[in-house]
Amino acid sequence: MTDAVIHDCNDLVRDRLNRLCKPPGSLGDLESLAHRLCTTQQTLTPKTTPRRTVVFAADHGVTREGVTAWPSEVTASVVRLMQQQRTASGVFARALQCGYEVADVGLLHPVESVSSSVRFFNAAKRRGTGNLRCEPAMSEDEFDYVWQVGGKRAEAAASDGCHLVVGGEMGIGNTTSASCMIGLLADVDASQVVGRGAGIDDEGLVRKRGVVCDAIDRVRSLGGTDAKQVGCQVGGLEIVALAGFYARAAELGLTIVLDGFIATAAAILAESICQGSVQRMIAGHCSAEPGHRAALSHLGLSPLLDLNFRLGEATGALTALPLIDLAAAMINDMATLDDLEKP
Ligand SMILES: Cc1cc2ncn([C@H]3O[C@H](COP(=O)(O)O)[C@@H](O)[C@H]3O)c2cc1C
Ligand SMILES: O=C(O)c1cccnc1
Repeated sequence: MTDAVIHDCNDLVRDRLNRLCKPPGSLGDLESLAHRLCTTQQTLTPKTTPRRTVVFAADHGVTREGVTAWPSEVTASVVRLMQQQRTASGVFARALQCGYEVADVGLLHPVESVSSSVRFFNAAKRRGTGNLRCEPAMSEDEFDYVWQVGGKRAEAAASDGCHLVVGGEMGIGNTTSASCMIGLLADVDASQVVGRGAGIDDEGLVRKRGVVCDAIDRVRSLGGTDAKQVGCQVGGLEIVALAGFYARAAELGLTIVLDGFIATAAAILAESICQGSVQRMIAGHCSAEPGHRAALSHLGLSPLLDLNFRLGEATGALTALPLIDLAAAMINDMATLDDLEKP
């Protein structure tokens, strides 16, 4: 059975887990995780290495509405540190032997490629989105372009031999965009979905809710909530790129570990456009953003961890990787009950 690709592997996985040298079910949720991991790769011998994190970065026109505690300039500043692998996700990725690359898909302030171990892609066609409160965030052509940029990063990961990928994002203002996308595509009420993002104060939170409600009303009044239209109207360039990354990674049979609230907005977009993508996904964690759990439920996913993270960048997904490694080690390497010495 080694390396066999199995098409309907549910019974085989269950049988294998029950034959491992332990009372059936005694490794609890780690067994469910191993089961899920096998299903995502359609195999009894799942692999979690080589693996890669790709972070997509872009800016948001809606920041001019006062929906975030930080100026847009911070996006490019953080991306410069990402190039040196000195932000949280870069440090986590290095500690976990996970490849790390960053793609600019729409920074307002372009950053130079610096020579470092982090691969950096200048892939911006448009610099920043329109203000989603009152205008489309991007055109259909721009949507198609960034979707494909994401898809190409998934193809590169697959052709470099990765079995597992993590997507991350950086973009000041992107919790507002993600809230609108989740509100429209998962039909979650704006009052439940909007949170403090990167730390907006009480007054800002009220303003942010108003902006998300206005944007949702505007898009609904255009008639229909076709997923691509939702992406064009309220998407972030990095969120659409991440969705294209997930959709292509799923087609290529890679395991996808989802990060937080923003990543889940991208996952919902991917699943709405390429049905079945969710079959390759594992939810790494539940973010402190209030709408995240409802967004994950919309996809039928439950998170592995709940550690009050509210950062994004891929940090929650990366934090779940050691558990996923243990699940793989368990099903690949443990002896079975048949190996016990006979009395
Ligand atoms: C220094 C810094 C590093 C970050 N890394 C991720 N985010 C996170 O915060 C932003 C979303 O929050 P909001 O919608 O409230 O602006 C995104 O860039 C997200 O990736 C960061 C935010 C900051 C300030
Ligand atoms: O969960 C997330 O993705 C998140 C939450 C707050 C700020 N940035 C990202």
